[in-house]
Amino acid sequence: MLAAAGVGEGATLCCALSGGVDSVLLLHGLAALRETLGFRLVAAHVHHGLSPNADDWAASCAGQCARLGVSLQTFHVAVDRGDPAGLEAAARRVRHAALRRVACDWLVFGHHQDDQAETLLFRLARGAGVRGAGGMAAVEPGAPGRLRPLLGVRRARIEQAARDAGLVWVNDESNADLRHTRNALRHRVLPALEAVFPAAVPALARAAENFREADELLDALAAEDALRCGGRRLSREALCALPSARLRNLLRWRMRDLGVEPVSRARLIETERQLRETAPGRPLRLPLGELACCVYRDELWLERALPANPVALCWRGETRLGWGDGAVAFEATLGRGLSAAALGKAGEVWLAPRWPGLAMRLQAGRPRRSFKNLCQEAGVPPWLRDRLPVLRVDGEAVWIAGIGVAAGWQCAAGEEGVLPVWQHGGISSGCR
Ligand SMILES: Nc1ncnc2c1ncn2[C@@H]1O[C@H](COP(=O)(O)OP(=O)(O)OP(=O)(O)O)[C@@H](O)[C@H]1O
Repeated sequence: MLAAAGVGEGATLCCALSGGVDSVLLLHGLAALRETLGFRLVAAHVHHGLSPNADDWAASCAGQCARLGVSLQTFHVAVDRGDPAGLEAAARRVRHAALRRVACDWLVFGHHQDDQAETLLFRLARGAGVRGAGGMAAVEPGAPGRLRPLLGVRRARIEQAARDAGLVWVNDESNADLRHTRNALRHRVLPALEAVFPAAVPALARAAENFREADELLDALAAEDALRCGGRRLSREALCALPSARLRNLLRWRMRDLGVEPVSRARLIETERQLRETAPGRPLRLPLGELACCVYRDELWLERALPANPVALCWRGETRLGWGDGAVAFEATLGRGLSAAALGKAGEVWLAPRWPGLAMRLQAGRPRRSFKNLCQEAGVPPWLRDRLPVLRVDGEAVWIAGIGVAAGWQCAAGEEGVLPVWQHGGISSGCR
């Protein structure tokens, strides 16, 4: 399995070592394979400080590693006992954050088939979608990647193998605490299920694999649908021509692509309703958790939710001023941007959001255009207009991000200039 995952000569594997039977057997198995497969083996233990026995577990891990000649890194972490997600989830979060800090190519975990069955039941009971029902993967590429070589093995077989090999391990007394949801599933629900379906655990693990395969197909379908609808910016019309399930699948896929967990089914259904029912041509900005679903002139895209509107700042020649979730940089140029000489003669210079009556002439001899007209011409969607930085010199607009420099302020060829550049992370309006 390790070779099939691409674990090659010279790779560094880190065994995530809790000190329990699964990861102790895993450690010994990996230690036995390291020479044949040519990888380097290290181990990491996370000391949560939650159990009175936590020091003993850390000491046991240190002893095992010393005997096998494996270097062990121990992380002392603080778990917030009042975490709203619960103690188990809080411990898991800090544990994974600590393990991600290990310098290695692969983190190797001792999860087994019974863990997989519990994970599947746990997620289904909480209304998982196809992705969640896929449970844990044996191989998760990444930096570092994750491996679970024991995922196909029953817990009882692992315990038997560890006893046969004369290994020693620690027992986490919290595993017996039925107040923890996962333990209640392990000790109450699964045994009840196995009394009716003796092969429930391997069957649930197979179901997870089936879901995982279905999830891959859904991803492939979403990628095809994205192309069909125009690529990065989707055509709202083409998107709305898709059947509901495919439209929502595509939006979920896009959310994950932006590193955000998809919103609830109810939220997606509501987004879809508004997309379908709003008159074509009307700009839309629909909340989607940490993101917003934006539609402007039939183009649809997802972007980070906007922070509070920026406020006016006095500019005294700084090379950079913070602006909303980004900044405006003032670059020294030759022949581009605003005339440095004209700016030098100015009284008060402000970086400001739009103000009532704001208008600007872009070309000499042409009429002044209202801010709204300028934005429409430049394709700036309405919700971005309050955020566009405007350089205001003695009450007059001389530069608007994404629109340009006012006539009379433009730098002549070869003349020293100042070019303001709006650097803005999540906003993808194409405004500079
Ligand atoms: N304190 C720890 N330090 C290092 N590794 C750990 C620790 N606890 C658990 N692990 C690793 O995680 C595997 C699974 O452990 P366990 O079943 O207790 O965690 P889980 O909460 O179900 O899983 P996960 O943390 O992946 O959600 C272990 O076999 C081990 O490899």
